[in-house]
Amino acid sequence: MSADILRVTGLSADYPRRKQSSRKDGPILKGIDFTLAEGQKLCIIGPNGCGKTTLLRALAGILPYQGSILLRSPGADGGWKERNTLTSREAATKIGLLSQLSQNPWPFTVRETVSLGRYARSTGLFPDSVQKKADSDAISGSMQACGIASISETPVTELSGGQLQRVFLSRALAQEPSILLLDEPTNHLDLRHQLDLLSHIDAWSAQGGRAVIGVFHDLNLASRFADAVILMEDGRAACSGPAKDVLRGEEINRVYGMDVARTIGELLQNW
Ligand SMILES: Nc1ncnc2c1ncn2[C@@H]1O[C@H](COP(=O)(O)OP(=O)(O)OP(=O)(O)O)[C@@H](O)[C@H]1O
Repeated sequence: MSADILRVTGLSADYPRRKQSSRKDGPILKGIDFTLAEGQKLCIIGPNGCGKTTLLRALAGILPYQGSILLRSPGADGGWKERNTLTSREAATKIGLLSQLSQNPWPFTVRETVSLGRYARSTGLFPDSVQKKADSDAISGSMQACGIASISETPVTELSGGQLQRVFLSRALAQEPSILLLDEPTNHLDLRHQLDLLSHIDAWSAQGGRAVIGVFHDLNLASRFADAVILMEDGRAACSGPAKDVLRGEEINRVYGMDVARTIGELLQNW
């Protein structure tokens, strides 16, 4: 059994500017508990608006939270640190986030954009000028792994959605976090690149001291990606456990309001 690297207890979170009238049913996240072990790939699934992205944002430190997010931190404070006590640099060495694709207004090249992932580990404002070997190795390695080495000098404003998604994944990997948060990482990717990305994440997470949490809408990809699943409903975990148990269980049919396995089977039969 692998050691835990993340322990989440009673996690609740909300958007500070959410209208008071929308808050009558409580915060968006309503007391989530889970642990993440080294090497684990945990998938978050659930219908639109159930709070998947909000959960990733709370873990990434973009949202204030109640409850506890403990990150393994060997040698310090008994080996665990509360997420909101870390400096942003410390946090960035522990957690990397690939968010849903957003426009990047800055016409940096692909390599410069990936280099930004090294910010927390460097001493300069923009690491290109002060890159050490560890930085350039991490940048080149992650660009290679994401299949973007050949476009390293292209401005990111000239890329397709799928290319840009791979650049942002490469930036998150160059950061070398112990926990990688992926928000619908296969969006914009063609089938070949979807499978390449999942294989790459498999290899990345198997390298000791690392784990991944991914949000997926495509339940086929979720089952390819995950060894554990949390099924969310209205800000809570409706159920969680080994991927096969949750994806093939009864609760998923209730939450999605359909026979999920039969629907996927019927869709595949159309091939
Ligand atoms: N910036 C925001 N301010 C206020 N409310 C928000 C904000 N972002 C999301 N919400 C609300 O939080 C709830 C959960 O949204 P979230 O994006 O976490 O859901 P999700 O499960 O990721 O949805 P989807 O599957 O559609 O991506 C929704 O009711 C949404 O309206």
